[in-house]
Amino acid sequence: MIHARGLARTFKTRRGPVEAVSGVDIDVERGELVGFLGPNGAGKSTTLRMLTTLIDPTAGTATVAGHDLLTEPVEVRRRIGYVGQNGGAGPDCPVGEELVLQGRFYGLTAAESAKRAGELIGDLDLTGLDDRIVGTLSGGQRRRLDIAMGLMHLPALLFLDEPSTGLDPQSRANLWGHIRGLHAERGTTLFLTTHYLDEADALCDRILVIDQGRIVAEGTPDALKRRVSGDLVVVDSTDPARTADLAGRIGSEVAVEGTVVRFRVEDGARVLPAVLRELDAAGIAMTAVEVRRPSLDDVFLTLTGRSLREDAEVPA
Ligand SMILES: Nc1ncnc2c1ncn2[C@@H]1O[C@H](COP(=O)(O)OP(=O)(O)OP(=O)(O)O)[C@@H](O)[C@H]1O
Repeated sequence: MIHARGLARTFKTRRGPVEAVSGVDIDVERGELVGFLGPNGAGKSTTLRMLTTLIDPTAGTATVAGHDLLTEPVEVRRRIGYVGQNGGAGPDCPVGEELVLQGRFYGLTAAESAKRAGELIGDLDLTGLDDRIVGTLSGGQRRRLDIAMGLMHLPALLFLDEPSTGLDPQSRANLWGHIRGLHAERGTTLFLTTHYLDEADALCDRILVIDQGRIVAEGTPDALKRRVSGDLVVVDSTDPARTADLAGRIGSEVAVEGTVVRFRVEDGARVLPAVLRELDAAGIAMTAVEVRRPSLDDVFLTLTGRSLREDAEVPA
């Protein structure tokens, strides 16, 4: 569905060239749900805008939905949907009318367009909102309308740029359900950008991690997490110094913060009983013990030396 080689974009600015994307290779097969994860400014939107023909690459080649990005942009556009960060719907138009107009724009007849709008209104939980003015919708309803707009012409491939940014936790969870549904029921290939680790983890079959214009890792969420060796054991105890000594004997990367000691072990669940026994035998009282599987944030930290959370605004 997407095959890009060495795709790059440099912007000319008054302060000199900005290399937003420095030559990325991307392969997405039909039916995949792929996440493009990276901090603010990593180059996600620029890559998406190139793949959707909105801006030209300064180097590289790509085929998208079976057509060459550079020589057949109209064919590409016909076969893809794109939901940008600001959505495509005008604020003053009624919801139903906006969808029908979008369908007409893509060459559907009035009857086809109305039928399709009706189906999508149902699928995306917008029932009863046909006559509502777009500007009065809630954030979650608006994002679902944006996605419906992107699907009016039945694209085989849908690009979503930061689909849940700005939504409250409940609307995000609801949106994820709809995205999963589109993928499972319609078989739409989805390529979405996000800087939310939980979103990439919860939704995507496969993740490409981009940092400073380069892809730094690729794999399933689980495979990426396995790249960070070992689980994190967190022990809150009455004697952090002696706990840290013990941690140093059985694990690595020991860190002490107040009464909390953190360390890594190969297999947390296996090691935990021994840790508890030894602490008990040493007369150290524990107030809390936790074993954490590596998160995607640990992966990002291992790969880049920086936490993704530093850059991302995670909604409460
Ligand atoms: N039109 C432009 N002119 C100059 N620089 C740009 C332009 N568009 C993007 N950039 C720069 O290119 C880099 C990548 O930006 P891009 O928007 O692709 O990142 P992103 O990963 O999508 O970030 P965000 O999560 O904030 O949307 C940034 O340094 C950005 O400032």
